[in-house]
Amino acid sequence: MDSWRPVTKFWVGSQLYIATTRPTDVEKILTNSLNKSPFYENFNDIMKDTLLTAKVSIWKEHRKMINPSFNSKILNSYHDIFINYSKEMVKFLDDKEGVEQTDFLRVIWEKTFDAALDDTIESKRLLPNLTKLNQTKLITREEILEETSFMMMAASETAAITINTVLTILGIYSDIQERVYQELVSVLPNMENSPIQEELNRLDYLESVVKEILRLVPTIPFIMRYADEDIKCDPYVFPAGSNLIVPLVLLHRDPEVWPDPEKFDPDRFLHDEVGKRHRCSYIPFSFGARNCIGLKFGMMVVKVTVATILRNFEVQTVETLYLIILLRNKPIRRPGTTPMGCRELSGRCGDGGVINSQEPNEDHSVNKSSPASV
Ligand code: HEM
Repeated sequence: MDSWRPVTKFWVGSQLYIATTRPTDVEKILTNSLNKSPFYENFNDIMKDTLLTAKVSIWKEHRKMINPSFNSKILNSYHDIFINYSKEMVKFLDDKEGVEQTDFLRVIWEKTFDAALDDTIESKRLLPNLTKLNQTKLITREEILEETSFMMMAASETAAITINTVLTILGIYSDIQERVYQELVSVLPNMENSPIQEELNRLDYLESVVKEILRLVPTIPFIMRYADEDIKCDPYVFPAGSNLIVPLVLLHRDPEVWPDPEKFDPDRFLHDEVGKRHRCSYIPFSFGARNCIGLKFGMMVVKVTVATILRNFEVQTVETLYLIILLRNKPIRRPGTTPMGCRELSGRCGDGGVINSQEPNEDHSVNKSSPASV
């Protein structure tokens, strides 16, 4: 962080790239530039013309038709699906004999993918809206298939990675996990239950924990746009034709906005401080018309799953926050890098042979001198 430079430019061949972490620039970019950078063409083989990558003209039509699939009523019906899958996950962990290391990411990803797949197959939500679009000839059958597969991937992969990161970090900071647990016990006295919507809304501390983790380790580390026209960001002009990068990992750790930025401190999201920050200083789901369509859905899935698991188990890990930050900052995560273990909570006061965890630093800052020992 010593060499903090809010605006940086570089060239790759004839392409100009500009990265900025000034919230005012970020707001201008994400409000004015809806076109994605040619960088996204790298994904064309798997998701050409899906919401994430499509050119503005196609994106507008698709987004208009898909938006209603994410209204509150439909969101509530997704809720039930994820309660069931969270319970299955608890059962899966329950059936394991004793305590052992588990590749949480794989398990969670499989469950969230199953949930997304079931939903898509039985869908009374996404497909009908796309089919309507097909009747008006605004979308082909192939595009429907592509959009649906992408949505399943976007929903399951981002949620799984986020849930895994939340559980891993709480596995390091047992005192914060305990605070989450105490909140869960008060909101959900019966451990058999998963939170319904009204209870989810009362899990304020859990929400702050998830938000703080998405600040420190954003699941999508950067966003890119293409400048169709000059964008004035005083004292600079980002010229038409340039590729604009918003590096969320750096934006979320700007020391001017986030004192002691590498410290894990969920209380940052509890206080009035939130209202004092620029609205683009924290954007794990992006911002503007082309933000994440699954924002509410994603938060719901993460909260339901983490709440259900932590109401039943205590999680521990041998990872360190430093290593997590280091690995997640890379756009592609190394698979199987999160050794986790859990212990059923009926024996919460026993020492139960869990895998060793690092002692958390008292101040919850990144301890660079203690690498993970697996
Ligand atoms: C915690 C989980 C999630 C995070 C952190 C997240 C984050 C993001 C971000 C940062 C973007 C903007 C990407 C860009 O502009 O390059 C995005 C876009 C998108 N996300 Fe998510 N997402 C999450 C969950 C979901 C879920 C659950 C769904 C679907 C149900 C979803 C569907 C999409 C779609 C379709 C786009 C493209 C939107 C557009 O361009 O109109 N995401 N997401």
